[in-house]
Amino acid sequence: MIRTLDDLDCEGVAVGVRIDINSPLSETGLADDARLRAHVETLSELLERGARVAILAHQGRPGDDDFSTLAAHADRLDELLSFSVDYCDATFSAAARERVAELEDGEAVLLENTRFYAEEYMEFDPERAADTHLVEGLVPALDVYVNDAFAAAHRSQPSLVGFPQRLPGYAGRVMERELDVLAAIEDTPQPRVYLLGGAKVGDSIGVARSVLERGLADTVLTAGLVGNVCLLASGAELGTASAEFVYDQGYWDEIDRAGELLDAHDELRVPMDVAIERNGERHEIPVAELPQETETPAMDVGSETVAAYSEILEDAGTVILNGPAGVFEEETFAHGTRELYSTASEADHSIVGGGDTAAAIRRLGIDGFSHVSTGGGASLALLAGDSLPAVEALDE
Ligand SMILES: Nc1ncnc2c1ncn2[C@@H]1O[C@H](COP(=O)(O)OP(=O)(O)OP(=O)(O)O)[C@@H](O)[C@H]1O
Ligand SMILES: O=C(O)[C@H](O)COP(=O)(O)O
Repeated sequence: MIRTLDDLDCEGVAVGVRIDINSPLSETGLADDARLRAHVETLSELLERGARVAILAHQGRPGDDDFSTLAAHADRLDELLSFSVDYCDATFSAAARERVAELEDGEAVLLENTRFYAEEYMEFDPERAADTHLVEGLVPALDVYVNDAFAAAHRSQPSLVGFPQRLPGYAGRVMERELDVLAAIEDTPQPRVYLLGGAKVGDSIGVARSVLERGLADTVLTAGLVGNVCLLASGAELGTASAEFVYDQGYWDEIDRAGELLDAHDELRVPMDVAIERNGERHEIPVAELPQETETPAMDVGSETVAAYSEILEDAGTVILNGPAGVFEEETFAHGTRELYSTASEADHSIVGGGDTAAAIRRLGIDGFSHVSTGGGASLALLAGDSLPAVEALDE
């Protein structure tokens, strides 16, 4: 059983809250604050109820351009919440413990990027994670631990799985809601249609396999790069540029995996036409008519595919979307994503997973979905039937 904030007596309690505010950055700071907004509910509730809140989070991966301090995140949280959120440039040192000890009831501090500390970027089993410097260092300053970082719950890192070994653990409101929706897919109305696009081919083929083998999906529609790989697996000649792109990304193993799935499951569909760039313009071609030599890869699904997929989406009881249908960042190739997502948003029950997917619907101004997940890898793992280490660690 996983305890939630309903089970927590907050008044005067020092709460360590793990959130996921890993966000795209711009030169001036945060390029998107959607993930910060998602945690406002949990943080506000804790503060309103008189907790003293130490917030833990990561940003980027060591060596990447977006591996940065959390100073800008603290400023933005301070603006978003009607409570003060301070920033502390330490994570688990004496300075961090002192800053947490100074908190008054109803005050919060965002501690520094947990991944500035090497052990946090490693995966441990929970018992071992509980012995890491981060957890050892902070536990004396905290009374309880709340995990609201659903989007990072597929990682078995110390700040996600170690604390609940040493402190009473609770799920925050984001975590609770995500699990309520995504772990209960099998109870949603049928026909259940999955639209899998985007560029995470291995993960998406894994989801397709899992939902088809478990009988969860009535239809799996493929689009984006995932669709291109499935087309190649079906024996289609996609043209040299698309094939090279797929091979350059290292997805050749996925072609075999997709081929096995296509052989075994008629419910798995591939695009009938695609859009490529020709003389700077969008050009749609039926897959069967694609020339062998192409200069640009397939960047979107074509109108024939949109029409056929839309009919299936219109009849769906539940639609689960992960990954855009094309390179939606370029207006010329946003057509498939815009059309298919708009149709999907009208289903009785519609669930969107994936960071880029959520960005796509915001950018294209499509709303009306039943649930937009904060998670990318975490929602894919859950949809594929895998358990999430950080969730297991909260389970008593
Ligand atoms: N045909 C295509 N060829 C190349 N890239 C494509 C194609 N279709 C979509 N994409 C790219 O896929 C990317 C998004 O895919 P991804 O699988 O990462 O989505 P996501 O799961 O929502 O993201 P996140 O990793 O943030 O959770 C976009 O940047 C888009 O341009
Ligand atoms: O953005 C995400 O998917 C999560 O914050 C996890 O980040 P990671 O993939 O760098 O572990």
